[in-house]
Amino acid sequence: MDSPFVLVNLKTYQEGMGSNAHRIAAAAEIVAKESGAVIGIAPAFTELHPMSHHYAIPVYAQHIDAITPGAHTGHILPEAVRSAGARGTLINHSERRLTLADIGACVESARRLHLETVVCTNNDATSAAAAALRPDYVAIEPPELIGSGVSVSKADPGIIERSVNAVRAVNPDVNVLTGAGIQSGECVKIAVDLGTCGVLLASSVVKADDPEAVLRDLVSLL
Ligand SMILES: O=C(CO)COP(=O)(O)O
Repeated sequence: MDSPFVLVNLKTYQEGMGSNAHRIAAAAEIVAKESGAVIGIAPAFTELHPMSHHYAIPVYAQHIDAITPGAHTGHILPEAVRSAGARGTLINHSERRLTLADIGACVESARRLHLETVVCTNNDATSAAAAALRPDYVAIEPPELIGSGVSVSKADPGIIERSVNAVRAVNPDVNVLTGAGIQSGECVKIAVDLGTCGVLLASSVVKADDPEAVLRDLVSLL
Protein backbone atom coordinates (compact mmCIF):
# COMPACT_ATOMS: atom_id res chain seq x y z
CA MET A 1 0.00 0.00 0.00
CA ASP A 2 1.05 3.63 -0.51
CA SER A 3 2.02 5.70 2.53
CA PRO A 4 -0.91 6.01 4.93
CA PHE A 5 -2.70 9.34 4.81
CA VAL A 6 -3.63 11.28 7.96
CA LEU A 7 -5.66 14.40 7.27
CA VAL A 8 -6.18 16.79 10.18
CA ASN A 9 -9.24 19.03 9.85
CA LEU A 10 -8.72 22.15 11.99
CA LYS A 11 -12.43 23.10 11.63
CA THR A 12 -13.05 26.38 13.48
CA TYR A 13 -11.56 25.25 16.75
CA GLN A 14 -10.06 28.36 18.26
CA GLU A 15 -6.98 26.29 19.04
CA GLY A 16 -6.60 25.66 15.33
CA MET A 17 -6.57 29.30 14.25
CA GLY A 18 -3.61 31.56 13.58
CA SER A 19 -0.38 30.61 15.30
CA ASN A 20 -1.92 27.36 16.52
CA ALA A 21 -2.40 26.32 12.91
CA HIS A 22 1.36 26.89 12.63
CA ARG A 23 1.88 24.76 15.75
CA ILE A 24 -0.06 21.85 14.23
CA ALA A 25 1.46 22.22 10.77
CA ALA A 26 4.98 22.26 12.25
CA ALA A 27 4.22 19.12 14.29
CA ALA A 28 2.71 17.42 11.22
CA GLU A 29 5.78 18.23 9.16
CA ILE A 30 8.14 16.71 11.76
CA VAL A 31 6.10 13.52 12.24
CA ALA A 32 5.52 13.07 8.49
CA LYS A 33 9.25 13.32 7.86
CA GLU A 34 10.25 10.83 10.55
CA SER A 35 7.45 8.29 9.89
CA GLY A 36 7.00 8.38 6.12
CA ALA A 37 3.24 8.90 6.58
CA VAL A 38 1.55 11.61 4.57
CA ILE A 39 0.06 14.11 7.02
CA GLY A 40 -2.07 16.91 5.64
CA ILE A 41 -3.99 19.71 7.32
CA ALA A 42 -7.26 21.43 6.41
CA PRO A 43 -7.10 24.88 8.03
CA ALA A 44 -9.53 27.80 7.83
CA PHE A 45 -9.68 29.46 4.38
CA THR A 46 -7.72 32.42 5.70
CA GLU A 47 -4.88 30.09 6.73
CA LEU A 48 -4.58 28.23 3.42
CA HIS A 49 -1.98 30.53 1.94
CA PRO A 50 0.20 30.91 5.07
CA MET A 51 0.18 27.15 5.65
CA SER A 52 0.90 26.19 2.04
CA HIS A 53 3.60 28.86 1.89
CA HIS A 54 5.45 27.89 5.09
CA TYR A 55 5.18 24.10 5.19
CA ALA A 56 5.96 21.18 2.91
CA ILE A 57 2.92 19.15 4.07
CA PRO A 58 -0.17 19.08 1.83
CA VAL A 59 -2.84 21.62 2.67
CA TYR A 60 -6.56 21.11 1.99
CA ALA A 61 -9.56 23.44 1.99
CA GLN A 62 -12.45 22.46 4.28
CA HIS A 63 -15.05 23.23 1.60
CA ILE A 64 -15.59 24.67 -1.87
CA ASP A 65 -18.79 25.94 -3.42
CA ALA A 66 -20.30 24.72 -6.68
CA ILE A 67 -19.88 28.09 -8.38
CA THR A 68 -17.94 29.71 -11.18
CA PRO A 69 -16.44 33.22 -10.97
CA GLY A 70 -19.16 35.87 -10.83
CA ALA A 71 -21.74 37.31 -8.44
CA HIS A 72 -21.77 34.91 -5.46
CA THR A 73 -21.32 36.91 -2.27
CA GLY A 74 -19.92 34.96 0.66
CA HIS A 75 -19.05 31.86 -1.35
CA ILE A 76 -15.68 30.21 -1.93
CA LEU A 77 -14.40 29.50 -5.43
CA PRO A 78 -12.48 26.31 -6.17
CA GLU A 79 -10.07 28.57 -8.10
CA ALA A 80 -9.46 30.64 -4.93
CA VAL A 81 -8.40 27.68 -2.79
CA ARG A 82 -6.21 26.45 -5.65
CA SER A 83 -4.41 29.76 -5.93
CA ALA A 84 -4.00 29.87 -2.12
CA GLY A 85 -1.91 26.71 -2.49
CA ALA A 86 -4.40 23.99 -1.54
CA ARG A 87 -3.52 20.49 -2.77
CA GLY A 88 -7.15 19.48 -2.48
CA THR A 89 -10.42 20.02 -0.68
CA LEU A 90 -12.98 18.39 1.56
CA ILE A 91 -16.43 18.33 0.00
CA ASN A 92 -19.70 17.69 1.86
CA HIS A 93 -18.30 17.48 5.38
CA SER A 94 -21.06 16.62 7.87
CA GLU A 95 -20.73 20.14 9.24
CA ARG A 96 -20.99 21.63 5.69
CA ARG A 97 -23.38 19.40 3.77
CA LEU A 98 -24.22 19.89 0.09
CA THR A 99 -26.84 18.51 -2.29
CA LEU A 100 -25.80 15.55 -4.44
CA ALA A 101 -25.91 17.82 -7.51
CA ASP A 102 -23.57 20.31 -5.85
CA ILE A 103 -21.21 17.55 -4.68
CA GLY A 104 -21.00 16.40 -8.31
CA ALA A 105 -20.34 19.93 -9.55
CA CYS A 106 -17.65 20.48 -6.88
CA VAL A 107 -15.87 17.22 -7.80
CA GLU A 108 -15.97 18.22 -11.48
CA SER A 109 -14.57 21.70 -10.95
CA ALA A 110 -11.90 20.43 -8.54
CA ARG A 111 -10.83 17.80 -11.08
CA ARG A 112 -10.58 20.45 -13.78
CA LEU A 113 -8.30 22.49 -11.47
CA HIS A 114 -6.20 19.45 -10.42
CA LEU A 115 -7.39 19.70 -6.83
CA GLU A 116 -7.66 16.38 -4.96
CA THR A 117 -11.18 15.64 -3.77
CA VAL A 118 -12.18 14.14 -0.42
CA VAL A 119 -15.95 13.62 -0.40
CA CYS A 120 -17.28 13.02 3.12
CA THR A 121 -20.17 10.62 3.66
CA ASN A 122 -22.30 9.51 6.59
CA ASN A 123 -23.13 5.87 5.73
CA ASP A 124 -22.38 3.15 3.19
CA ALA A 125 -25.20 4.17 0.81
CA THR A 126 -23.88 7.73 0.54
CA SER A 127 -20.35 6.30 0.22
CA ALA A 128 -21.51 4.36 -2.86
CA ALA A 129 -23.19 7.48 -4.30
CA ALA A 130 -20.05 9.53 -3.68
CA ALA A 131 -17.84 6.87 -5.32
CA ALA A 132 -19.93 7.12 -8.49
CA LEU A 133 -18.72 10.74 -8.81
CA ARG A 134 -15.09 9.49 -9.04
CA PRO A 135 -13.47 11.60 -6.31
CA ASP A 136 -9.93 10.77 -5.17
CA TYR A 137 -11.19 9.82 -1.70
CA VAL A 138 -14.45 9.00 0.02
CA ALA A 139 -14.22 9.74 3.77
CA ILE A 140 -16.78 7.86 5.85
CA GLU A 141 -17.56 9.68 9.09
CA PRO A 142 -20.60 8.64 11.15
CA PRO A 143 -21.90 12.03 12.36
CA GLU A 144 -22.93 10.79 15.80
CA LEU A 145 -19.31 9.91 16.59
CA ILE A 146 -17.71 13.12 15.29
CA GLY A 147 -16.10 15.01 18.17
CA SER A 148 -17.42 12.41 20.62
CA GLY A 149 -14.09 11.00 21.74
CA VAL A 150 -15.47 7.56 20.79
CA SER A 151 -13.59 6.07 17.87
CA VAL A 152 -15.45 4.79 14.80
CA SER A 153 -12.77 2.09 14.50
CA LYS A 154 -13.78 0.61 17.82
CA ALA A 155 -17.46 1.59 18.12
CA ASP A 156 -18.56 0.81 14.56
CA PRO A 157 -15.95 -1.03 12.46
CA GLY A 158 -18.82 -2.47 10.40
CA ILE A 159 -19.58 0.92 8.84
CA ILE A 160 -15.95 1.16 7.69
CA GLU A 161 -16.04 -2.33 6.20
CA ARG A 162 -19.39 -1.76 4.48
CA SER A 163 -18.22 1.57 3.05
CA VAL A 164 -14.99 0.05 1.73
CA ASN A 165 -17.02 -2.70 0.03
CA ALA A 166 -19.61 -0.24 -1.31
CA VAL A 167 -16.94 2.04 -2.77
CA ARG A 168 -14.97 -0.88 -4.29
CA ALA A 169 -18.12 -2.22 -5.93
CA VAL A 170 -18.78 1.13 -7.61
CA ASN A 171 -15.23 2.25 -8.40
CA PRO A 172 -12.15 0.42 -7.10
CA ASP A 173 -9.93 3.40 -8.01
CA VAL A 174 -11.50 5.54 -5.27
CA ASN A 175 -9.61 5.46 -1.95
CA VAL A 176 -11.44 5.35 1.38
CA LEU A 177 -10.58 7.34 4.49
CA THR A 178 -12.40 7.03 7.77
CA GLY A 179 -12.99 9.44 10.60
CA ALA A 180 -14.87 10.32 13.79
CA GLY A 181 -13.28 10.04 17.21
CA ILE A 182 -9.92 8.79 15.86
CA GLN A 183 -7.36 9.32 18.60
CA SER A 184 -4.64 6.65 18.66
CA GLY A 185 -2.40 4.44 16.60
CA GLU A 186 -4.71 1.55 17.38
CA CYS A 187 -7.71 3.38 15.84
CA VAL A 188 -5.67 4.10 12.69
CA LYS A 189 -4.41 0.52 12.43
CA ILE A 190 -7.94 -0.90 12.67
CA ALA A 191 -9.10 1.49 9.93
CA VAL A 192 -6.19 0.57 7.66
CA ASP A 193 -6.62 -3.16 8.32
CA LEU A 194 -10.26 -2.80 7.23
CA GLY A 195 -9.12 -1.55 3.82
CA THR A 196 -8.96 2.23 4.15
CA CYS A 197 -5.88 4.22 3.19
CA GLY A 198 -5.93 6.44 6.25
CA VAL A 199 -7.94 8.71 8.51
CA LEU A 200 -9.61 12.11 8.66
CA LEU A 201 -9.63 13.54 12.17
CA ALA A 202 -9.81 16.74 14.18
CA SER A 203 -10.25 17.09 17.92
CA SER A 204 -7.65 14.62 19.22
CA VAL A 205 -4.91 16.60 17.45
CA VAL A 206 -6.34 20.13 17.38
CA LYS A 207 -7.24 20.19 21.07
CA ALA A 208 -4.08 18.41 22.25
CA ASP A 209 -1.52 20.11 24.48
CA ASP A 210 1.14 18.28 22.48
CA PRO A 211 -0.09 17.67 18.91
CA GLU A 212 3.27 16.27 17.88
CA ALA A 213 2.99 13.45 20.46
CA VAL A 214 -0.58 12.63 19.34
CA LEU A 215 0.44 12.56 15.68
CA ARG A 216 3.41 10.34 16.48
CA ASP A 217 1.10 7.92 18.29
CA LEU A 218 -1.41 7.98 15.39
CA VAL A 219 1.17 6.69 12.91
CA SER A 220 3.03 4.43 15.35
CA LEU A 221 1.49 1.07 14.38
CA LEU A 222 1.62 1.41 10.61
O1 LIG B 1 -15.15 15.55 11.51
C1 LIG B 1 -14.05 15.04 11.67
C2 LIG B 1 -12.94 15.26 10.75
O2 LIG B 1 -13.36 15.91 9.60
C3 LIG B 1 -13.81 14.16 12.84
O3 LIG B 1 -13.71 14.96 13.96
P1 LIG B 1 -13.17 14.32 15.33
O4 LIG B 1 -11.81 13.71 15.02
O5 LIG B 1 -13.08 15.49 16.26
O6 LIG B 1 -14.16 13.29 15.75
